[in-house]
Amino acid sequence: MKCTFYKYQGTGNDFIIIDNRQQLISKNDTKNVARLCDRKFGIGADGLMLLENPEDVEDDFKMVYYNADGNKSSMCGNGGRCLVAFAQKLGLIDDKATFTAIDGKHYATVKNEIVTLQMQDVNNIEVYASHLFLNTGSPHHISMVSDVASVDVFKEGRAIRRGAPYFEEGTNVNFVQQLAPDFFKVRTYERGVEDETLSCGTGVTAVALAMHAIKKTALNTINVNTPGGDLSVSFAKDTDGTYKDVILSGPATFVFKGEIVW
Ligand SMILES: N[C@H](CCC[C@H](N)C(=O)O)C(=O)O
Repeated sequence: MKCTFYKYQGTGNDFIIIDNRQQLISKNDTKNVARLCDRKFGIGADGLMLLENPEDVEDDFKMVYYNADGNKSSMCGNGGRCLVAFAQKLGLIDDKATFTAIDGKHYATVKNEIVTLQMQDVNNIEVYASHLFLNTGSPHHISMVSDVASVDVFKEGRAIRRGAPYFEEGTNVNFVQQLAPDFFKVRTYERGVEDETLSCGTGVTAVALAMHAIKKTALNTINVNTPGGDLSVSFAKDTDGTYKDVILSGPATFVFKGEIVW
């Protein structure tokens, strides 16, 4: 069997994308997904996405996302942005998209490789003495640090990801340093990749909302630098404290395409 794959990256968070509207790929083949994402034995990627036919008539397509370990996962912000860019390349959309992912409906716009993606509303941010925890479609633990460059993200992130109260289910772990009222630097250990990635969209979104919630910033548009580039997050806060109109924005770029033969 043959199938064309596309490689995309969004601020260095990289993905294999397959147009699965013809149902070429079986959705339970985790071993195959892990092999394709392997950087030595496969194509190499932080995750794999299938673009599928929409189930809702309002939608342009459906997003199915797997982590590099082959397991189907929760929402991926950078992956979602790349999938929108891919849908435009296929001619499925013009400059706007509506799609459903595992966490619900998303609206997006795309212009000159900049994709803005609406994320889910967030109404629960847990604030602890040494960290914060919230879910922006995926779970995120956030630790503030004074010098993010000197953090051993692999070692410290891995310990938190596997430790209490997360254990096997796990969480993604973000380390954040504030550089200016509206500017933060973030590094993320990603569950399912089990390593630091160059950027994590749901993580960056979580950091922006968390920093606003604990009053590190009063601004509603936050710029975030990751090792793979810059993203921005804008949002509004409802009177009941819910963060809504949460928009993640940044580049999503086609890298190459190829053929999988098996
Ligand atoms: N890279 C992703 C996060 C993937 C989520 C995944 N690592 C998990 O929670 O299992 C992003 O841009 O949001």
